[in-house]
Amino acid sequence: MSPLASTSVLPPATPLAALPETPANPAAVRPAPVRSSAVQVLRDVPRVLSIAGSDPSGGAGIQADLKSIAALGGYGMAAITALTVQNTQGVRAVHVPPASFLGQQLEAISDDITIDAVKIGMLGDAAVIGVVRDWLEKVRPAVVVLDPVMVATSGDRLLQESAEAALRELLPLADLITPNLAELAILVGEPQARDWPDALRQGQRLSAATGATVLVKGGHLDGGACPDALVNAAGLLTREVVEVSGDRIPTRNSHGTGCSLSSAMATAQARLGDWEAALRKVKPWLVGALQASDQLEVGGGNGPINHFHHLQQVPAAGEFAETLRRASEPDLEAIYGLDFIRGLAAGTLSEEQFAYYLAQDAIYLNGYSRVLARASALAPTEAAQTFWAKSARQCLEVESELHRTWLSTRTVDSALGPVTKSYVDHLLAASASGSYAVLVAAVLPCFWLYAEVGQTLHAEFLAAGSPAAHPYADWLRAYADEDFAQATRDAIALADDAGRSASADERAAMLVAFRQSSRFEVEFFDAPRIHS
Ligand SMILES: Nc1ncnc2c1ncn2[C@@H]1O[C@H](COP(=O)(O)OP(=O)(O)O)[C@@H](O)[C@H]1O
Ligand SMILES: Cc1ncc(COP(=O)(O)O)c(N)n1
Repeated sequence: MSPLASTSVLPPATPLAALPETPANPAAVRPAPVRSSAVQVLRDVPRVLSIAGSDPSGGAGIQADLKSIAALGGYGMAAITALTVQNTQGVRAVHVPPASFLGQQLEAISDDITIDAVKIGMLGDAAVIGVVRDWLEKVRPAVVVLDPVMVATSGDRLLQESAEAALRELLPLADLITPNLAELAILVGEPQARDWPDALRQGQRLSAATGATVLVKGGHLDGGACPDALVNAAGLLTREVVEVSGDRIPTRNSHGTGCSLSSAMATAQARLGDWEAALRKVKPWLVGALQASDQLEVGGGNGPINHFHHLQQVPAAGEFAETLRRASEPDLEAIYGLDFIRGLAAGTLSEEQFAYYLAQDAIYLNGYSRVLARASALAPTEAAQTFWAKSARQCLEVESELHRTWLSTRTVDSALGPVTKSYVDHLLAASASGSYAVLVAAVLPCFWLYAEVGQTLHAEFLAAGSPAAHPYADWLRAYADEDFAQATRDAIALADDAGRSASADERAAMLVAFRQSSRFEVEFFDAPRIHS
């Protein structure tokens, strides 16, 4: 914690009577009003108050603010201005409780708690704005961020039109104003900016008229870029326009981005004491939250962003393995439905198909053994290293056993089949990725699905009274082997460990590699039908 030697205590702000209602009355001609803030003391965990509306679906409003404040390291508080009935698809109703009750909430908080920053969002009507204004003039937290919420992403109004003038009068009490392009246009009384330079010009007008810094947001621009810029006409920043560029994330999940940005900025400013530093901290966080928003799967409209994407969510022991098991369920089902497997179980499979399968299995095992040896080389512990090395060796032993017994007595085409090649190539790619975790996920289905199928078929064989004449009885017994079942349990546990120590991105890559191998298991069992 260190004090910030910047702002002094100034007399209360002169209200800006009215920003232009029409372009004929340009905002820029008005002098910036005198503004004041409490002396700012930087805090590691700033106490940040959100004065905003409630979004019960959790993506915008108070709910987004509290998440954003916590995500940026602040202590969040909330005084609710309005209740909305909304979800990711739109706003169904708005209820604004008596403004005096909001006044009591604000007073109760500021009577007791030092507020390091305040973020103001949805205000609803002019009476609420009046209460917030009176309170701000009395209490003046050191950082005041005003998000002039007027219309939701869905197009629904969140501020009565008659309250726009009152909102304009509140603007000079803010240190930072964060309008989107539509709100910016309304506030300067112009049509919506057509391009970014036009938006920045409007931001400069609003800053000159209010004395506040304006955060011009590129969220509603066309094209692949999504810049944001801080604009201050009074020389408060290093340059009049400080732009932070960014790419547009291709997602529909933009519900509450404005709320999240403004409350995150309030928090970061209370910690850092510098708007540019705050935006440079907040913007990458917001981009990450947009990128990770698909993980949440909330609602069928414009979903929320993932505020806590940066926190490492370590799965509990066994949890990641369970995720993998569920991911392979459809493939396991598909395997049981294959003609090859049905024929193998019943003993009706043609000798030709079985021979093809064995020959491809021998080729596969040779490649698989090399990949397991690579897993051993990358393994993080000696136990894991030993396990994979032992498995690599066993594969070679099984391969030579296949040649010595099953294949030596048959005439088989031993050319590399297309599915075998694709499967081994996929494993080699996983081993070339350099990630032990991804490699272990890629090799796991060959243990796991094989063991499951082997055990099920063996159980069916036993249930049928172990018919002596079954042509594939030896094969069925081999894959129900207890050593193989134990090795499979060990491999699952090692993949689970690797998943728990991996980053979220690496875990996602593990799942992709595992799913791909799992699909190849299906294709491998189906290949004899197509290619023999
Ligand atoms: N698709 C996107 N990709 C990257 N950033 C985005 C995207 N959509 C919005 N943002 C960012 O979210 C923040 C809110 O912007 P905007 O959508 O313009 O405001 P509002 O939510 O108030 O309409 C800005 O920082 C903007 O750059
Ligand atoms: C209670 C409340 N406050 C604000 C918004 C604006 O959200 P957005 O940032 O998506 O425009 C909202 N939809 N609901």
